[in-house]
Amino acid sequence: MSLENPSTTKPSNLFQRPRRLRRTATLRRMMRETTLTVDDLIYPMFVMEGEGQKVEIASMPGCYRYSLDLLLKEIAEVSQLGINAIALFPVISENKKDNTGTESYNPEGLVQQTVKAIKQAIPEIVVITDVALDPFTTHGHDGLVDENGTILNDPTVEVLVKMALSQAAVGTDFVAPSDMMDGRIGAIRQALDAEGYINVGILAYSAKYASAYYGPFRDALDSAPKFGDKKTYQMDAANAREAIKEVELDIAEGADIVMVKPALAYLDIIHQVRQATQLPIAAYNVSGEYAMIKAAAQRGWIDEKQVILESLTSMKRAGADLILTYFAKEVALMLL
Ligand SMILES: NCc1[nH]cc(CCC(=O)O)c1CC(=O)O
Ligand SMILES: [Mg+2]
Repeated sequence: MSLENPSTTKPSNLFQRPRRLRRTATLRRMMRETTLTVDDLIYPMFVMEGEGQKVEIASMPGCYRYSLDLLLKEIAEVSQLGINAIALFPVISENKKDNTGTESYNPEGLVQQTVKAIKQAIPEIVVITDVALDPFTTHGHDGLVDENGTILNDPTVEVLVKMALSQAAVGTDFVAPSDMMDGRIGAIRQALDAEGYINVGILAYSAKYASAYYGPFRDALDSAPKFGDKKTYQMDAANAREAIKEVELDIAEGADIVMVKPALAYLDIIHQVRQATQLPIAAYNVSGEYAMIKAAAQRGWIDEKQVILESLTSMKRAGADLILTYFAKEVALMLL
């Protein structure tokens, strides 16, 4: 066999040549097993108090906290691009925070007012509201805390139920408990049904890990825990079987959609959850995953668009049906 003169190379008797199917762009499109479409995307957005405010989040370039007036404009644009759903997170001013997160179920609170306004202005967009106390508590934890610093489960669930009901009352489409207290899906489902909100869905953050990838999000909300960490309620990164257990419990309690979070470091979990349920699976491409791609792209170290598409495609391939991603708007533009 001569490398200098390939034409003299004797053909081998390879009957299977996978490269045949990769020869042209058309063939590659035909053979593609996984597709990413704008229908898969859920856009997380941050709302703040005030008017005329659009404040970039330092560790999430290209992501902003919007006051309601500008948020509505942005959502109208996002909807025009074909994005079906947004996940809403509030930035709560310090003077509204307390130890027990009472502002979270204020019928005239920031989230409640925002949902009302969105439903009036852009009724076709699916609104998903976060159910967790961390944006509302002075200590930054997702639950009530006792004098020893223990995060209390059942008393927290009672507050989460009030919060979910207050969101249902203003017309949210899905409540999305992101707190990881035990039993909150069942308690919320029962309360929603009892109050007649049978069509309000639950997107359960079922397998949510205690992850360092949430750092930029906590900057965005100014919600980093003031003491300790979230390891007594969010999951240990080392565990996979436990994720299936958490998913099974949430399904039994009434979840409509289950979530794995974060996404990129947990593709194996998405894949295993796919085998375990017929429900739709959402993957959360979290703030740290976003920040890493943005930072490398800003330095010219990676091809940003290709890396985004490759990352999100891997989540679909692993088994996710829906992806919460701060890249949603950019991706919608790419897929146009
Ligand atoms: N209930 C808190 C919450 N809801 C969504 C995120 C993270 C989202 C992201 O990093 O993009 C977090 C952070 C946390 O658990 O501390
Ligand atoms: Mg659970």
